[in-house]
Amino acid sequence: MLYLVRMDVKLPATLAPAEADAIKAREKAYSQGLQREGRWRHLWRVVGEYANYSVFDVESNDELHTLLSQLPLFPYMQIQVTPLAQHPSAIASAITAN
Ligand SMILES: O=C(O)CC1=CCC(=O)O1
Repeated sequence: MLYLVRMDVKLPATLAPAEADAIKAREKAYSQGLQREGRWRHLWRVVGEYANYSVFDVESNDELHTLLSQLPLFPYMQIQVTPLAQHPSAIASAITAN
């Protein structure tokens, strides 16, 4: 199942820069692991914002929730999830649904 996910990151001003850098490093390692597994298919920066659009390919809502809630930046994110279905007019896609 494919999901479009928007993540808006809001780090508190009170968070020490070294702690913020450590969380971002853990986030990068975690996300790159999921990308290598093929479960995090796309990761795009939103121009001009500390936000991203991502496409996940997972088995269920529960799997996506578990995966998202384990993001190191999860406590500092607003997350919006949109489940995706096949469009009947699509002739090709950069991503292939199962
Ligand atoms: O910077 C972001 O948009 C948050 C994020 C998600 C994966 C990652 O490495 O950073």
